[in-house]
Amino acid sequence: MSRTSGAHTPDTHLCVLLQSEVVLSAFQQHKEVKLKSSPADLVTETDQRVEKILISAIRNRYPQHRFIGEESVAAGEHLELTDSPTWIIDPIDGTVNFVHRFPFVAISIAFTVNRQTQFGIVYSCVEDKLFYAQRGGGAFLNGEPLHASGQQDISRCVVVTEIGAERDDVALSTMTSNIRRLLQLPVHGVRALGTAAVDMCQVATGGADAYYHIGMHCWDIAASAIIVQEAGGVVMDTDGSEFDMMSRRVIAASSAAVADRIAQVIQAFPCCRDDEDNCGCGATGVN
Ligand SMILES: O=P([O-])([O-])O[C@@H]1[C@H](O)[C@H](O)[C@@H](O)[C@H](O)[C@H]1O
Ligand SMILES: [Mg+2]
Ligand SMILES: [Mg+2]
Repeated sequence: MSRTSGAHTPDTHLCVLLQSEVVLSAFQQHKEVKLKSSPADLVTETDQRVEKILISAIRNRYPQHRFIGEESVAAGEHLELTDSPTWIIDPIDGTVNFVHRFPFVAISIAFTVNRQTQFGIVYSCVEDKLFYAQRGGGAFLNGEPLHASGQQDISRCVVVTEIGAERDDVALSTMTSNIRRLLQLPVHGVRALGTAAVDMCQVATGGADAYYHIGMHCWDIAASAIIVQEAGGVVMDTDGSEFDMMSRRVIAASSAAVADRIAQVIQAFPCCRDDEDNCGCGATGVN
């Protein structure tokens, strides 16, 4: 691993586990909350602190590597995924949960080379669950191999999704009508944990059969996408095209049949790509 990608995953695991202590010790405390793109897009001092510590620890070891971090981008840093080795970091995925002490929060880190994810780590801090996958090496939860359910029949699926921070009419009506369309198929159930990264990892465990989301960012799903793929699942765009972590649309599923069916049923609302500052669609861009 270290020779091909220049990054050593056990070090990264350690870094993530150490930062989870910071998240957990702040979890029960009162937090100062600031708003970002909408009244439901929150940030705390802990999000910023964890991201800074992670970036500085990794940069110390790999000074040539690049970073895409949620809170650095929110602070104005340009978001660009290049061929260079790049770490994509969400210091707390599930900040709304974190603020409310709803017990699903994760640290998510993906590492890319030539724009291809080499490994992904999602640590669900309160549950003490470390999801991990390396390209071609399988997916694991706390060291045990993960396998997607392989379910082919949409009417027997549990589908996970998120109502994100968007509060405009078009986004809200599209999100609610998508849920309604799936329930009418019918599916067995629709769920949301409040962290895209952990939601998507449920597909890797087989506990859920599919996940879809419109409007999330690359740092929310970069790590969990490789975890789903390495667990034997399928990841694609909601329009049925190839997965593009910058498109802000994703379907992760137990099989191509289920992913295709969801792509046929749901609709997307406009949102600017993560790597395009102002695409002119009229919707919100990055943060
Ligand atoms: O802001 P954050 O808590 O890192 O990430 C958010 C969470 O993943 C949430 O579940 C999802 O609905 C939002 O779209 C994300 O932005
Ligand atoms: Mg997030
Ligand atoms: Mg976050």
